[in-house]
Amino acid sequence: MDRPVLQVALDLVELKRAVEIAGEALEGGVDWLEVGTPLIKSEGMNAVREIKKAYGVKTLADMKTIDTGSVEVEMAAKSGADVIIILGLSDDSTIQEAIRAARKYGAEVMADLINVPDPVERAKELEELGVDYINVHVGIDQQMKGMDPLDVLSKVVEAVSIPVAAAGGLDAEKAASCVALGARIVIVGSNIVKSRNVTESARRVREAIDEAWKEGRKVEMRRRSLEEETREILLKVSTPNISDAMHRARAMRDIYPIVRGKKVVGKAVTVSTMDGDWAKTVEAIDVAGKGDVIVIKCSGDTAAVWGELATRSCINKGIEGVIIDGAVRDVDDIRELGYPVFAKREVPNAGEPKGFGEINVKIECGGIEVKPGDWIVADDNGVMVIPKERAYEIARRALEVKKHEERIRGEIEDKGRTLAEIVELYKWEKVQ
Ligand SMILES: O=C([C@H](O)CO)[C@H](O)[C@H](O)COP(=O)(O)O
Repeated sequence: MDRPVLQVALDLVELKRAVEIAGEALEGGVDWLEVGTPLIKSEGMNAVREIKKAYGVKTLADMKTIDTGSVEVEMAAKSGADVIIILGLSDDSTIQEAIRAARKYGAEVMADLINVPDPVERAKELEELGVDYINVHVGIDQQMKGMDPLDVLSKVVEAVSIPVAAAGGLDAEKAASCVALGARIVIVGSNIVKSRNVTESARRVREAIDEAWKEGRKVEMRRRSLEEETREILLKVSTPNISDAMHRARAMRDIYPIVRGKKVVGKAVTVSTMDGDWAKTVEAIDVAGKGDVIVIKCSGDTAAVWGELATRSCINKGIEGVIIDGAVRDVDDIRELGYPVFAKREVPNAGEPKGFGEINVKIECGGIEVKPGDWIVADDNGVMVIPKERAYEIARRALEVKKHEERIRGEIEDKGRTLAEIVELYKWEKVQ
């Protein structure tokens, strides 16, 4: 049996970069080149032509066809595609038409199971209809919600006898697990094409899948909880990454780090209190646990609701940091302790502990709504709030932003290019 195929999905929008990245990926041991859907949408069939012409290796066109199977397969095959990817969700007649056209032009058809309600049953039907490959695929937006192709892969592999591909957020480790579960083709997009060193990233996947194939490795399916994964990812990304991932959302207004160079990641314990009334803010330290962030909204900022002793108590409890839409004092001590406190104002005077206000209610801090349990990420750029319902998704999207920037940073530093050149800025300006 041949070793598993490594296919790179060129999910970019600039053709020149895609051609260059394809070359780097081939050097790292990639076998097949997939012209990704975003590239096809931005550059049309010319992208298929150029990629095929540049390298001559097996080229796939990810058309994601849902209708007019014959027309779309014909245009991709005539442009040089050896395999055309169509949607398994399509009507059977579309699949049959696609297969007829593929046979006529000497191409093959891969059916993508993205969004198919019963992947195992549909895979059997697609095999019966005559497709050449099945692709167990979790789309990029679905990955952001925590879906994983590994969840259903082995069942599909057992159900059909044609080669099964796996795609959707694969890195070297997951790609190896896919091979161990019976995938014959491993499709990797962002973890190769967005990395700073494409050749090296491709090589890592190549080695991992070859090793899994040789060893007939058993897969360990332990998955961390979404909360564990969310924290781990948020520790890797910056607040600018998060803002971009949230469609350029704003950080809290007028809240600044008292101690620079610190990063805070954790779930909010909220406090609503009056200007200078430090009773609830200090009580919140007993409510909060390890890994939480205390977020305080004061009615004013003329007297401090926070200081050195409260800070020391937080350190004892493993609380990640404190965000105050109000005033803080003892800032010299807090700086010495190196504890991340973010606040609106620094003052020497404290207020009185009167006990007005509440803990763990919805507040507005720095002009942004914060609910108990929302995720807070703060660094020198500012304080971002991530609604708890979308925390994992936004963390994953922020990681994609970071990866994308890493690749661009590499092109600026290593190849001496400018940002405008790399992202073809003028071409993407809005048409008036
Ligand atoms: O098909 C894909 C997606 O729908 C965008 O067009 C990707 O090529 C596929 O998911 C592989 O990319 P990664 O998930 O980034 O590895």
